[in-house]
Amino acid sequence: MDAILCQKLTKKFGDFTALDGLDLAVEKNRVFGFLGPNGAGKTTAVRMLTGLSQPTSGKAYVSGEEVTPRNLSLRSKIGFLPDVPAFYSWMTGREFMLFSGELHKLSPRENNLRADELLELVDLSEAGKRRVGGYSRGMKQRLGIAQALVNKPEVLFMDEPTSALDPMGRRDVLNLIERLSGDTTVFMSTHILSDVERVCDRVAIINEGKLITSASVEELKRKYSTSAFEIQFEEEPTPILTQLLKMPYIKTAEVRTEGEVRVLYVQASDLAKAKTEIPGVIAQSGLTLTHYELTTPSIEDVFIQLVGNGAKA
Ligand SMILES: Nc1ncnc2c1ncn2[C@@H]1O[C@H](COP(=O)(O)OP(=O)(O)OP(=O)(O)O)[C@@H](O)[C@H]1O
Repeated sequence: MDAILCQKLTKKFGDFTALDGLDLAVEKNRVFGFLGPNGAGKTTAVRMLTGLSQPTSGKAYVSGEEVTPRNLSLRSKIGFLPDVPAFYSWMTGREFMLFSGELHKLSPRENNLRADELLELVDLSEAGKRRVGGYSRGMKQRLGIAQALVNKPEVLFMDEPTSALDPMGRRDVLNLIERLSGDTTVFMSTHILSDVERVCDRVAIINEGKLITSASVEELKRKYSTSAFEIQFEEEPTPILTQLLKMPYIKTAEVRTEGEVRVLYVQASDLAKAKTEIPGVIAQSGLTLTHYELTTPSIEDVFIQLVGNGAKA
């Protein structure tokens, strides 16, 4: 059974379709990235999947439960970290955990154990004694994750879990998400491509409310992105362009200015041929080579190709 299943899930606001017939299946215990630029419909989808908003049409199932705002057994199976989690700043982190456990009707003994266990998991055991009002954004986000895990959810939804964090805060949250994978299904919406590359097994890309593709990160990279050569010379690289563009397997060759440096970017459809033949062309050109690198494709290449440069968040 899939952890999450969406069938033609649609949300309209008046005449505007924010999510348009989303079909999606998410396997159990994976970290699934829901990727799209600003306004793509990510929050709209997450709100419906967590029962916070009603679909205009279509259906969704999470852990086998049909998603409806009134389905209480759905509530017991999911955890949710909203994009801007709200806390009572006068409570200590531990008090906030206990309060969340009470809402889920944990017994006092169970609640205390769970609070300590989760505060340790998110590295807030010591800070848990202090008031949330004094926490950094990263600490609040980790507390938000601990809170979302209080009921041992089968599926944890996170809406943009790292977008407001500094690099250290992001690293800590991503490490935490990695630790959860295997035991919990994690569905995270994000527009940060490197986060997807770092922690997600599979990814769905949406744009303007429509699903563009859903596949494993590796599959997407294989299918949509090509490796590129980055080449630099002591001299102006333009003379070599014509030579390169004559080769049938060269897809693009262009010179970009990066600060003081002129870099030649070459994309090839036949990587093996390009690897053996480009060095020959360089040697014949008489230019002085200073840098030659084969860059590996990234999810960013895929995203830009599928969603377009303009939509890059
Ligand atoms: N309550 C609402 N009424 C009208 N339009 C809405 C409402 N909520 C969202 N929208 C619109 O639906 C579209 C999708 O919004 P949504 O918040 O789901 O995008 P998102 O992918 O989460 O973007 P972001 O990364 O900016 O949060 C946007 O154009 C937004 O303006």
